Amino acid sequence: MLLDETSLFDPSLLQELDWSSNTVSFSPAISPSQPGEGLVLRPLCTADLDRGFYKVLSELTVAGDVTEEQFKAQFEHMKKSEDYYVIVVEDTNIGQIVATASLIIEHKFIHACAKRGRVEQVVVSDVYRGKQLGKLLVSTLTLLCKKLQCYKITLECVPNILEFYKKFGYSTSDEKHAVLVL
Ligand SMILES: CC(=O)SCCNC(=O)CCNC(=O)[C@H](O)C(C)(C)COP(=O)(O)OP(=O)(O)OC[C@H]1O[C@@H](n2cnc3c(N)ncnc32)[C@H](O)[C@@H]1OP(=O)(O)O
Repeated sequence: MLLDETSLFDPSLLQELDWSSNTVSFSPAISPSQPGEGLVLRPLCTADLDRGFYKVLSELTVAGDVTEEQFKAQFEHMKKSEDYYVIVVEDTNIGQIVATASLIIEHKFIHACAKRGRVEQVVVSDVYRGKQLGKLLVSTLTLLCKKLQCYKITLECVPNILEFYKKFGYSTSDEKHAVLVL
C-alpha cells in the first residue's frame, strides 16, 4: 500500500497557532481546530490523492495526471526537506478534500541567514467558496509562517485576487505580487 495517512508535517504546529493574534475577522467564528461542521483542517497526507486532492488543484491550474508512485516520491521529498507546509480542508461527510494552500520556506543568506515564506496554490473548491475557507487557509499559513520565524511572506497572483490578500495586510508593489512583512 503506497498511500497512507502520514502527515507532511507535524500536525501539532497547526494546533499550537495563536489564533487570537489573527488579523482578520470571521463571522461566524471558525478556526483551524473548528473549520466548520464536518470539516477538518490538517496537513496533507498521501491518502489525499484518493480524496480528490488533484481535483481541487485543477480548479486553480493544470494539475496534470500523476501515478501514486510519482505523488509519493514528491511527497517524501517535500517531507524530508521540512520546508513544505501543504494544508488541506477535508469534508469528512464525503471524504473529499475541498480546499488547500501551501507555504514554502525559502532560506536566505541575507538578513543574517533569514527565512521567508511563499504562499502558493490557495484554492477552495467551487461549491465551498464564500464560506470563509480561503480566509481560514491564508490566516493559518500566515500565523504558521510567523511561528516558523520568517521575516516576510510573498505571493504571486492574478490582479483580481489582490484585493483578497489585502485583507490580511499584504501590500502590493505591482499588479501580481503581494508581500507581508511579519
Ligand atoms: C497565491 C495564490 O495561490 S493565488 C490563487 C488564488 N486562488 C484562485 O484564484 C483559485 C480560485 N479561487 C478560489 O479558490 C477562492 O475564490 C479564493 C481562494 C480566492 C477565496 O476563497 P473563498 O473561500 O471563496 O473566500 P472566503 O469565503 O474566505 O472570502 C473571504 C473574503 O474575501 C473575499 N473574496 C473572495 N474571493 C475573492 C476574490 N476572488 N477577489 C477578491 N475578494 C475575494 C470575500 O468577499 C470575503 O470578503 P469578506 O471577508 O469581506 O466577506
